[in-house]
Amino acid sequence: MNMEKVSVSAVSYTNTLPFIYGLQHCPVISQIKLSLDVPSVCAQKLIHNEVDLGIVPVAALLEIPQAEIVSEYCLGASGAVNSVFIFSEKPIQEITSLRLDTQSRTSNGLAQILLRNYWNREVHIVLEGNADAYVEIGDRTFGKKNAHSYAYDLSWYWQKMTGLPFTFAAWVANKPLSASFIESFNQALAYGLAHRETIISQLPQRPDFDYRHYLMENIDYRYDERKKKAVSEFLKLMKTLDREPINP
Ligand SMILES: C=C(O[C@@H]1C=C(C(=O)O)C=C[C@H]1O)C(=O)O
Repeated sequence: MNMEKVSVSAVSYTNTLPFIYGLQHCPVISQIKLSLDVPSVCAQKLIHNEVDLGIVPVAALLEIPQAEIVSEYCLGASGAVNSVFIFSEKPIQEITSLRLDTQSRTSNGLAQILLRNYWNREVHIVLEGNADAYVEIGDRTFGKKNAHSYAYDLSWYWQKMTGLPFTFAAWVANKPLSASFIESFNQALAYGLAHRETIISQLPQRPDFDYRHYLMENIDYRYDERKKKAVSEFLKLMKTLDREPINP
């Protein structure tokens, strides 16, 4: 049978390796066409219908027509995530400007939400150039925590503010997909998560970053009721920001 493949955009960071491993080692691989993209591009591809399914920054959910979360797995954190920061040489109470990360959607929004609602600060937001502090996500942050005077782990502060875990990205389809495909897809994701130790053993050793702790503890992959609540609280707060965080 010659069936159209489902095109899938997945995040190109280490945190998504377990999902990619699962997809590549399970039968569903024959039904998909996989591309790896930075999160802001995953969002653009889903919004513009260039793919059918993707792990998408939750901040982009409102812009995707017919968005449907199709998995019980996500990229989340219960407390510190250790790869989403505001880095600064000044304490957050003294910054007057913040540069966003063009690879991010969710964390750019989260940073602005925390500044306003947790730190009670109104700061100038820039997309490029100099600023007192900057948002950075993904592998580029690994080992940088001690290179700056201040490093604010954003999901840790979100938990302090709301008591909730956080969901950075979820598996979203922009059109109805068959129930049997969704089942096979989720089985593959579960397979990958169950093989995290294999993935970790293939990663390089580095003195300044603990991959095991990151993939086993920091990233919390379950998309459960509390993470769903986090998404609805987050989207509510996103709507109160007076500007779109970023649209690359
Ligand atoms: C925890 C992370 O979550 C990411 C952050 C995202 C965002 O800010 O839009 C989107 C997807 C995730 O890859 C990370 O990549 O460090």
